[in-house]
Amino acid sequence: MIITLTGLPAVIELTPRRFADSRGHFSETYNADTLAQHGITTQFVQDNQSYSRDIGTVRGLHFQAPPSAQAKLVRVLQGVIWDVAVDIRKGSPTYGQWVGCELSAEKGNQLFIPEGFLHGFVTRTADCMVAYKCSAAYAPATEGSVRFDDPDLAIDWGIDVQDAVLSDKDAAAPSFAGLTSPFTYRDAT
Ligand SMILES: Cc1cn([C@H]2C[C@H](O)[C@@H](COP(=O)(O)OP(=O)(O)O[C@H]3O[C@@H](C)C(=O)[C@@H](O)[C@H]3O)O2)c(=O)[nH]c1=O
Repeated sequence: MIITLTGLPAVIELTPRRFADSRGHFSETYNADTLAQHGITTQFVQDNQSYSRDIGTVRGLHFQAPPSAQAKLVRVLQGVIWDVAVDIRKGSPTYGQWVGCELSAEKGNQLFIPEGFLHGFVTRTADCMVAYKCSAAYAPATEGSVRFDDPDLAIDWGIDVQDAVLSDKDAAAPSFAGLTSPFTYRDAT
């Protein structure tokens, strides 16, 4: 397992070891003990998978509020994405800052995103399959979102944002300035 720190200390890139042989390769995509050795003791309770047909599809930026706040462990089964996390923990020294990480099926790398962060991604290839573990179950009443191309966040999505393929919900997401974050820095880490 290779651990790579990102620009936000709590967001971690993990690349599981791959064992290659004449058939292909093998890797452990999740091992609780291995993650715990690297300080990630999150218990995951739900696995999600999404398929996005078009390149330039954006899903996000999303969160669930406590008591259904979710940490996520994201990876790509097919294709390439730019995965983004935004710190929304009130009082955090990095509040409002974002980090992006390219995740691909080829590399098999993963991004760990703790509670207290917005999460979203854009597909960099067509026919993208993304899988992620969540530490709390889906609870639609607690869902919140922020507009992915909010000017205050100034996230570099690597696309012309006018051309992004969005759900109706994400197209109508509110601004970052209007967000009353349900997270505080001490709660999340
Ligand atoms: C997220 C989710 C959605 N759904 C349903 C609701 C809806 O009818 C359909 C599609 O939901 P959404 O449009 O919210 O899917 P999507 O836009 O892919 O939402 C996801 O985006 C990424 C970035 C995340 O981080 C996830 O936590 C989640 O918010 O699936 C579930 O049944 N369970 C779930 O856990």
